[in-house]
Amino acid sequence: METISFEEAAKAVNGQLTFADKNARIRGVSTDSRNVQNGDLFFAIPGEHFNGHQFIVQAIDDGAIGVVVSREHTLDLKGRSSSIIQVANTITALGDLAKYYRQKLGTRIIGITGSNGKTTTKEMTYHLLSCFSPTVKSQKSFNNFIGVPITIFEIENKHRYGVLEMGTNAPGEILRLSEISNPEIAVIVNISKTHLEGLGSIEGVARAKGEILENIRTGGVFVYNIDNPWCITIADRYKGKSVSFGFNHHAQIRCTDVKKKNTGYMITINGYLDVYIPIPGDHNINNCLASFAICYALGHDLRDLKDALSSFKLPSMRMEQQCIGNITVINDAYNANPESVNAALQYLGEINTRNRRVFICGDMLELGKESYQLHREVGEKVARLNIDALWTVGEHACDIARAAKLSGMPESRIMSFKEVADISASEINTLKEDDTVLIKGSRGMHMEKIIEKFREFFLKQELSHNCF
Ligand SMILES: CC(=O)N[C@H]1[C@@H](OP(=O)(O)OP(=O)(O)OC[C@H]2O[C@@H](n3ccc(=O)[nH]c3=O)[C@H](O)[C@@H]2O)O[C@H](CO)[C@@H](O)[C@@H]1O[C@H](C)C(=O)N[C@@H](C)C(=O)N[C@H](CCC(=O)N[C@@H](CCC[C@@H](N)C(=O)O)C(=O)O)C(=O)O
Ligand SMILES: Nc1ncnc2c1ncn2[C@@H]1O[C@H](COP(=O)(O)OP(=O)(O)OP(=O)(O)O)[C@@H](O)[C@H]1O
Ligand SMILES: C[C@@H](N)C(=O)N[C@H](C)C(=O)O
Repeated sequence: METISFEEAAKAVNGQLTFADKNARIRGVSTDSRNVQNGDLFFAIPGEHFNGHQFIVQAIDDGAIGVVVSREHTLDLKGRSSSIIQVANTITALGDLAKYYRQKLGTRIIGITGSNGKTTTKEMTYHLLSCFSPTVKSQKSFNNFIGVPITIFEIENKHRYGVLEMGTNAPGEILRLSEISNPEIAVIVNISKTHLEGLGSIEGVARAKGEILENIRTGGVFVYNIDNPWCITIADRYKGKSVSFGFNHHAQIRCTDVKKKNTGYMITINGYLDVYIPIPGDHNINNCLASFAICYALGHDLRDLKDALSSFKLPSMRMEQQCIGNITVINDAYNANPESVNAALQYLGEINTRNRRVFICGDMLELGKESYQLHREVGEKVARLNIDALWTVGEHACDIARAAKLSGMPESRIMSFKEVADISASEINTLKEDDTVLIKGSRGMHMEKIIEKFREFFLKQELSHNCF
């Protein structure tokens, strides 16, 4: 972070400032006392498990030189000295300071939203842009009112690019995130039925994603998926410059050929550029096109990027393939919604495997009124594809099992569990040598815990074999 003064910060967040040291400058921002650095301004944030106000003293002891606190909080610094900025709402203040700080930077900001593939596209874009210039990216999937500001504070003037992920599960969130980050390139990777509980309907998802254009920089570029009808509707209304990507003939960044390779794909872009993507899943071609479209929108010659993705690795829990005992496990358990489950199922249905294809699926959360129907559709798809066994986990996923059975999948191939803990060794023992098992489910389902169970099971098996 470039240093800023306390006066600047207090003004930016509309806060009331009490000085400890008039000469001190803020050298970083933290919301977590567990990783405060010397010179940080600590924002006390209320959360799901704790309230950051409980950790103010710890933050000061660990190097924070100032704190941003809620006016409602009665402050007791237990004898410590610190500059204090009192505000109405600390999360709003965090965003306001990031907005102010962003405007001081010369960095070109890319804001990426969409229903699926934001993190992957962000990672790919970072991979490409860092070939040219110093670039900052959001950590993990830091994409909300806390994650986006934290990323912005990591940017310094030496960084030419900042690649920010923006997520939402309620109307108005992307609007605020785009206000804070004021992107020069605004990207919608795709629009599908996700977070319907807060966004209401697919129209609501489209409206929410479209909010990213409300605060695009003057002269900025909208990068969108031309294969997605909702993105086209948004692009049609947008009056500024745009760059489209996809398989559609009209795409400016168009995939003109795909060759499947053992470990990924060789794709051709615009008929002349052969790009190797060393990762599984057809959907990742889309994410790759999005990242190339971003580089094109920024004015780069795509020929310079030809080999850049050949060393790309997916973030964890996205199509993460591993051998455990005598089976292959694909961990795609970071999250789940109808579109990403479809993409994963498609992959499982087509994969080369020496034995069975097993799909283990947990609940798809936050789907609101459409949840029942959307889970049923997954079950129907499982029955249609070459899936040999289906395990479901959770009350909603049970509807996947029922629909698969009703659509003709033999009952003997289906098992349903209330929760991951209910999966025992006897069920794992039904897996056969060389089975390929794909694991998917919403974050709240923690489906990755099944992999631990697999590991324990095969380790025990190995130990017992060694005893004889
Ligand atoms: C608030 C926060 O940052 N929490 C992180 C923290 O959680 P923890 O369990 O410790 O407790 P609290 O959240 O209750 O803590 C409150 C504050 O107290 C601080 N604190 C706590 C303990 C302590 O000893 N000292 C402290 O100072 C604490 O730091 C808080 O400020 O730690 C967890 C483990 O590291 C984090 O997981 C947790 O992070 C939360 C989830 C978070 O929002 N983090 C952002 C940086 C972020 O961007 N996370 C993304 C995922 C975001 C997401 O889910 N996005 C949705 C769409 C957006 C929906 C939006 N409406 C929303 O609700 O977020 C999507 O679909 O993509 C990520 O982690 O990848
Ligand atoms: N373009 C895509 N279309 C459909 N599914 C996708 C696409 N890209 C990624 N996925 C699937 O979605 C899951 C999450 O991927 P990724 O983290 O890139 O998406 P995201 O939109 O960032 O998710 P989140 O909002 O939860 O951070 C992965 O399991 C992946 O297989
Ligand atoms: C984890 C969060 N980014 C997300 O995608 N949530 C949905 C509901 C999920 O986990 O499927």
